[in-house]
Amino acid sequence: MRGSGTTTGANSSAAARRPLTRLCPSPRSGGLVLIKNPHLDTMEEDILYHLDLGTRTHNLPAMFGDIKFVCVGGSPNRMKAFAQFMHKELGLEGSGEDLADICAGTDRYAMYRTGPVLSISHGMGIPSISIMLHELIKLLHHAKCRDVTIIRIGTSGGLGIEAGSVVITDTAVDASFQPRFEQVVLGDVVVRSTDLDRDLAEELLACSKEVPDFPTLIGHTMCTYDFYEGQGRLDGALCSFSSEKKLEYLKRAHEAGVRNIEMESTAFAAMCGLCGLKAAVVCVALLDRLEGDQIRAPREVLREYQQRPQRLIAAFIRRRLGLHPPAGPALPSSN
Ligand SMILES: O=P(O)(O)O[C@H]1O[C@H](CO)[C@@H](O)[C@H]1O
Ligand SMILES: O=c1cc[nH]c(=O)[nH]1
Repeated sequence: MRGSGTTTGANSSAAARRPLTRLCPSPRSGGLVLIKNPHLDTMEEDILYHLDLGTRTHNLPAMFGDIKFVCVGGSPNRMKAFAQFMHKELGLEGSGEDLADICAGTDRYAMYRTGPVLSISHGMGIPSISIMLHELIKLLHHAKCRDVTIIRIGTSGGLGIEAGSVVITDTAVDASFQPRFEQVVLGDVVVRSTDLDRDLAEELLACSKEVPDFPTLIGHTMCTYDFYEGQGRLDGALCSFSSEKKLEYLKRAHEAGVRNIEMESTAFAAMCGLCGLKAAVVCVALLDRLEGDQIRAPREVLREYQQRPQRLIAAFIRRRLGLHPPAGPALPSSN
């Protein structure tokens, strides 16, 4: 059901669902990013407010037209470290330490580019990633980018897997284990599909053989609106359920195929899918939620865990670009 949407009248008891055909991507995009908004064509200027970029103030095709890989993740420091790491992995000139934040004029998001790779932070949760993605997707469109692959590299809570395992998402599901992203638009609930690119997930799994020092697997990723009660944690400021109910819920999630839990994947999958971007979600598990709620691993261990998705994606990008692995073990810096 990729590319389709249904609305549920939030105020109607009949809750009729009807297809939103205007949201279907054209199969003939020629690798360009698809923007599903007729109003954009009527605007003389588009200000990408939260990125501190715009179509009048910046030459977006010159700045970004050759971007082929976009990597996103919650933390600005992680995404800076990833850009610096990629700089080295691509064998580009200089140390990469001096890469500038393209969005320095705003402190909402941070963005770095090195070679054909763009690295951007998105903050925590669906509202934050959704704003960033609206502006990023328009940026790629204005820049006339073609054949872009976009990957979220994040952290998550594992479900029945060893801490430090990396999960490549096949399907992003909501907190009811359904492959859907629901958003209220003009008072109606719009339901969008959360399919991700299966071939890309398999390609990433194949690349994981190049980084064999941690387990990598494919599974469903559950996306929630909250880190605490929303993920069945007993340790928030509020908790309205027993530890038995929590475990029963997490076990049901595991039986439904969920292997990790985070807070952005459904919105990411839905928005990228509708706009014709090949997308993947690759997150490391910081703990096994069947064993506890608090993240107890030492900071050094957590830093090394965060580098795992970055190393896998570096292997993938190098392979796509036909580059050989660099000599010696390379690691992202410790952000
Ligand atoms: O590690 P990142 O990418 O920030 O994402 C995960 O970490 C945050 C919670 O700690 C949530 O945003 C969740 O999705
Ligand atoms: O348990 C976790 C860990 C990281 N991110 C989440 O959303 N949940």
